[in-house]
Amino acid sequence: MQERLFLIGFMGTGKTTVGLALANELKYAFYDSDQEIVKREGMEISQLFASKGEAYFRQVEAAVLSELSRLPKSVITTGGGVVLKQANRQLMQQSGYVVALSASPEEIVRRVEQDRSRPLLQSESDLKERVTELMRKRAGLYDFANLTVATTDRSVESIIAEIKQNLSISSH
Ligand SMILES: Nc1ncnc2c1ncn2[C@@H]1O[C@H](COP(=O)(O)OP(=O)(O)O)[C@@H](O)[C@H]1O
Ligand SMILES: O=C(O)C1=C[C@@H](OP(=O)(O)O)[C@@H](O)[C@H](O)C1
Ligand SMILES: [Mg+2]
Repeated sequence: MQERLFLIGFMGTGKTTVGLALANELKYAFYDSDQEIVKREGMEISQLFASKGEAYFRQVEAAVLSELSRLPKSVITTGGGVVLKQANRQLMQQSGYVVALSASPEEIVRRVEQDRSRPLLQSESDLKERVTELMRKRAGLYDFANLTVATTDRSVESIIAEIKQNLSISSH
């Protein structure tokens, strides 16, 4: 079994939800980079963006990822923008098995529209347009993953089953 699993993917693809359940099943530790940032900075992500800006958030995110990438037997879930830094992509690729979750823009809108916690999706403009625009800007950045799992219209259980099946294949 791989020592470390990273979950990457656009906002709302289910990384935090799937990662926690997967860690429980595998009896691995669970770390979410956003939750670690909140603990370290003593404020919510939206507050951090508002008070210190996105560039500062990205610095803390990279530092947290670097610490998490050394831990044993862990499922590590990341924020959707972690892939913006090439060094982060390289670090994950080198230190674990990387699973990308994907979902359609429509499904992402359904999942996140009631949630105020993602500052990059709080603009006045149409949410579907905003999601589509950001997805276009990030196109290709999740492609380095060892495995990509589509999550639209799928239960968390079936997503986990697909990940576990691929883990057992790749460790033989
Ligand atoms: N497979 C799924 N089907 C339906 N809803 C889901 C699924 N996975 C996650 N969700 C829901 O979508 C929202 C975003 O999930 P979250 O795990 O926070 O995503 P991420 O960490 O990728 O931003 C949450 O309300 C979560 O319950
Ligand atoms: O895509 C992004 O740039 C972000 C994704 C968020 O995490 P989730 O992908 O878990 O929503 C969080 O890190 C922050 O709001 C920025
Ligand atoms: Mg998350």
